[in-house]
Amino acid sequence: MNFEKFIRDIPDFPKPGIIFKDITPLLADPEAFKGVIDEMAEKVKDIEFDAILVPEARGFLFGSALAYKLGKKLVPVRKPGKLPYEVVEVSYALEYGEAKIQMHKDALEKGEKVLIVDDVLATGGTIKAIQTLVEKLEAEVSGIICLIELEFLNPREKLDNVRVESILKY
Ligand SMILES: O=P(O)(O)OC[C@H]1O[C@H](OP(=O)(O)OP(=O)(O)O)[C@H](O)[C@@H]1O
Ligand SMILES: Nc1ncnc2[nH]cnc12
Repeated sequence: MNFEKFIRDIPDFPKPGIIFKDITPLLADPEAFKGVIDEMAEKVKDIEFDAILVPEARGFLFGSALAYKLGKKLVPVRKPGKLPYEVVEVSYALEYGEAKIQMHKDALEKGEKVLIVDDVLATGGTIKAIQTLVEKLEAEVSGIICLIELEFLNPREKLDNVRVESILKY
């Protein structure tokens, strides 16, 4: 299935110079959304993992559907002040700013293997930050899957030693 026609480019959002990849047309098409989740499942079928980690907010959309489909544990990674229990935290740079993310301290067991699922892989800063959180809990990232990879930002340079899969590359 050609998913590209469901991604809308919005120039200068949220800042001048950024071309924002808007996934809402894809979410609005049940066949395309299901197609993406099925293709994600296919691409990760030979990766070993116990849990799916999802960054707020757009990662939740794809990762929770994939966790349901594959019957995996789901762990939300959230912006500060949202998680109610004790957290581990890390700061990072985004294509359009600075951010912090948190995860519950007891979200992962030592040695657990995780797959990170997100909509867009841009600079790789978010995923790299999640890798740091996972390592703080002595667990391990065994794979990453995103719907969209912005290859011109070279995200893979930040993410060596881990399998990275994406469905659409720009
Ligand atoms: O590879 P990076 O440069 O880190 O960029 C990718 C991240 O940026 C976006 O999230 P954002 O922080 O804008 O949050 P949102 O999902 O709440 O919109 C996107 O959903 C990814 O998580
Ligand atoms: N260009 C972009 N479009 C959508 N989400 C993003 N996250 C980081 N960069 C992005």
